[in-house]
Amino acid sequence: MSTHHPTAVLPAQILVVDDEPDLRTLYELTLLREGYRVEAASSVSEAWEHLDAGRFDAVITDMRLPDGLGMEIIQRIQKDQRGERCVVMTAYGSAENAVEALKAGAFDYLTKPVDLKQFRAVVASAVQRQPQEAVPAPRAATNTATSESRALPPQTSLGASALERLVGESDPMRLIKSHIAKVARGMAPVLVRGESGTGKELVARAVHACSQRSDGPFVAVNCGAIPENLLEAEFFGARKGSYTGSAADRDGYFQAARGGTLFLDEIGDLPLPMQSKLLRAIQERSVRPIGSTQEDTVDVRIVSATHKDLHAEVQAGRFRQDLFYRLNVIEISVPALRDRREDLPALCNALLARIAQDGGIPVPRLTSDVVARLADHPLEGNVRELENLLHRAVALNDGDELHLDFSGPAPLEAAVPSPVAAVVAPVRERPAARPAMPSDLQSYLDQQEREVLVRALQESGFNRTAAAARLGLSLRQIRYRIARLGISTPPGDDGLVGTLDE
Ligand SMILES: Nc1ncnc2c1ncn2[C@@H]1O[C@H](COP(=O)(O)OP(=O)(O)OP(=O)(O)O)[C@@H](O)[C@H]1O
Repeated sequence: MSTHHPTAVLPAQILVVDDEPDLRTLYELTLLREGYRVEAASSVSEAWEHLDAGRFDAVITDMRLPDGLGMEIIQRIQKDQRGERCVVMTAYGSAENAVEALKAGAFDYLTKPVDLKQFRAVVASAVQRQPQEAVPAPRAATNTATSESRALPPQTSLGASALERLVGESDPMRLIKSHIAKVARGMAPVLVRGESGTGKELVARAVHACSQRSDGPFVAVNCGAIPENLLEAEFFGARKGSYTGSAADRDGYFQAARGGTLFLDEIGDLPLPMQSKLLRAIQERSVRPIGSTQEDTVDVRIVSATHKDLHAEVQAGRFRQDLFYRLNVIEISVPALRDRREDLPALCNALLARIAQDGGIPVPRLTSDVVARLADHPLEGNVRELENLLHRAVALNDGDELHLDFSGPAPLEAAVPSPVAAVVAPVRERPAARPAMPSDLQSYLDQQEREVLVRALQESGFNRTAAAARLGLSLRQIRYRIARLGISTPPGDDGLVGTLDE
């Protein structure tokens, strides 16, 4: 099989650095068989001779070498702003080394003894070049990137528009955008931290869109919305008949995100037993669907998010330290809206434009008085609260002016019912029309839920925020349900979470 890069005339060029002759030969032969051009070195100094003489697409290096550490090669490649992507091979069980290498700028790592299937997959991913369609980098990225800018990947239009969707030109937002453009390059896990409603998911989407995986799926999972007994099947998939009601083989999120990004939202809500299983999946890069005897290799980049203080969760014994360490290789902290008030006018304009577009109405005029009143409001729910306030203001709009209504949360935000309550409520309201006893409770409940969701979506013009508010669900919960039930929404809606997106 030949794995030439589709846009390159020549196959990718790879430098292998390992002091063990047998292993070096094994790697060389494996790569040659894949169609790459390969050079090999047995030490740090020999590697530099090759690197001084030419450019490579990727460098695959062992960590321990006779005259130094593979890490030195990575660091120097970073320092010299060379384009080679580095993959480091670390001894089994030395998680620190892998994490350190990723932090130092390695593209990815492999654990020894190296599984050749994984080896081929990681190398294929490392030599894959950015989509060629380059457009000028967004202002924020160019303004703040200064010395980094040469090392930044060209922004694709997907990446640029994902960064643009992240409205805000305050210093912290600019920093975040330049950070996203930089970290998007590798495979290092990213943890996005920030209060609820600050835009963590938008950040995760931007990391995906700016990465060379942007052609692959973005699968978003709300770890807090999935019933505990379904977590394993949802994450890793299940074989037909492996548990009650599983009538066919089902892929899990890991399989669905193959070649793309798996976004684990509210990671702090994952129960401890599932944390162990997730850690294993990340370490082994493979998952075993329930009822299967076979492991599925996974090729996903993990971005997670939390509004919780995970350090404190670790201290309290509610979050595994080793998993935290694995997920938190790169941290992006999204500031609360109160710490970037200067973004308010731009955010209001962008949100009003979105609300108007969703509702098919002209964009209401934003007065400085409205912005000033919003700026005086605590906005503890951050951009999401701002969005809700503007939704209500648009609904109360009398044509000339936007009327702000700070009188309280949207009626249903206060009460978040259990998943079942939302489904059975309509049935309870009509006791006279008792339906026949269902022969398959799960499909019956799914059908009920689907009808309620579709109705709420239709009645809110397919605005999921509004539909969620009507049903007492969070946006996350409604997205999860929409994706789970495979409800399609019209183009223009910003996509289904749980399946692939954008
Ligand atoms: N910088 C921003 N520019 C434009 N819209 C934003 C921005 N930040 C957040 N939003 C909007 O605010 C809402 C909440 O954002 P998002 O879901 O990304 O927040 P979150 O931090 O992931 O929230 P949670 O912690 O509750 O999951 C979304 O509708 C999103 O589009």
